[in-house]
Amino acid sequence: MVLAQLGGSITRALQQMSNATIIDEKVLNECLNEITRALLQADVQFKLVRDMATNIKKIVNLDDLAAGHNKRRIIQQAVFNELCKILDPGKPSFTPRKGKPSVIMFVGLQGSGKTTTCTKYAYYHQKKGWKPALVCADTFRAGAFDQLKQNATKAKIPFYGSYTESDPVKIAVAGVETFKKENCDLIIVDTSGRHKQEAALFEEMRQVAEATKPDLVIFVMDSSIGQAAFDQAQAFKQSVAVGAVIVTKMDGHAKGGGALSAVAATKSPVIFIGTGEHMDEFEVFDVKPFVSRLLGMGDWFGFMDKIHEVVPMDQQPEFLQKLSEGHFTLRIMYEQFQNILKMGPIGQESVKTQNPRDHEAPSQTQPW
Ligand SMILES: Nc1nc2c(ncn2[C@@H]2O[C@H](COP(=O)(O)OP(=O)(O)OP(=O)(O)O)[C@@H](O)[C@H]2O)c(=O)[nH]1
Repeated sequence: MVLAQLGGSITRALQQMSNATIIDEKVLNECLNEITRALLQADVQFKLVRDMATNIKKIVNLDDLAAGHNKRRIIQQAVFNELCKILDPGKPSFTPRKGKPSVIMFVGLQGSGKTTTCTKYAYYHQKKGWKPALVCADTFRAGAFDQLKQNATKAKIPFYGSYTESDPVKIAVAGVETFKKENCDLIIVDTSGRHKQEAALFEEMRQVAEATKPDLVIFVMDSSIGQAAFDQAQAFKQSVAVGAVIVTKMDGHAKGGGALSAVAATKSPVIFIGTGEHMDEFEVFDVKPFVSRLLGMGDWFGFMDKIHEVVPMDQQPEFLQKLSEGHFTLRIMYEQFQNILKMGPIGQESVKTQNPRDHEAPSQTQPW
């Protein structure tokens, strides 16, 4: 995956800076130029990259840093924070609640992976005990209903669509009503794919949104879209209230930088990424672990989660109390070793790269 290359280039730039004996303006500029080049090559929008470099320079004011400050760490932290800032719009997306019906509308360009992603999203939640349902409001592409029906049947998810009705608004409304009556808590509406230029299809998307009043509109974007990502995401945002982004095909050879641009254009977070054609090749997206892994810093957030998993919460206060009182017995040490062993190889967490499939056995499930 090319995003891993981006991570490698940024890490190399930071490493080269670390090798320099003195970190001065020249070394910092060289490092930032390298990072800028790597981001542009990964198709991140030019303005975002330029703003990021300017911000880092403002934060890392070498003249003001007193002797003794670890300049390398400060620069590294600033790069980390700025990358997080690009990917984090500052507000979370709407979160559906189990047991309460929510309408989630999917929009995106033709072939972006929308229909596939609708089912992946439904399947992900179904496994967690939700009652999802799929509505095919794509009357534009012949075969769209059959594709959704086939996917839904495989995943045992109820679906709604029509071979005869040509009005997507009518289908969407009827589907949402049907599944509300059936107490489904996640009603997913798949809409027609479209190109930015197709004003009529954008209008259709607006009408479907107006009629079904979705709680969340998810923009599905193919990660290979490149520099066009910003404009296209913005065009969707201008037509409907996009509230979240899902980036697909992160397993391919796409540069992936478009994802960063889409967040900036829609001011909405990436909530999941698609990492393959299989139903379970779908991952929750979290900004900090993503950037951590991108910069080769390991997934420390995942690592901390794992610690919380293996050291039971009810034991933690007791353990801390004993430590604060200066009691550290062989038994405590033994218990802590046991906990560490439960975590498995620590390297697994800290070397995780962006693509988890680099480290995992291939999925056993069949493609759609
Ligand atoms: N490798 C890979 N392929 C994917 C992923 N998501 C979707 N695809 C594939 O992308 C192709 C297009 O996916 P669809 O779901 O049909 O796309 P769509 O956006 O619904 O298309 P329209 O209905 O024409 O708008 C299919 O071959 C999918 O299997 C992914 O995360 N990784």
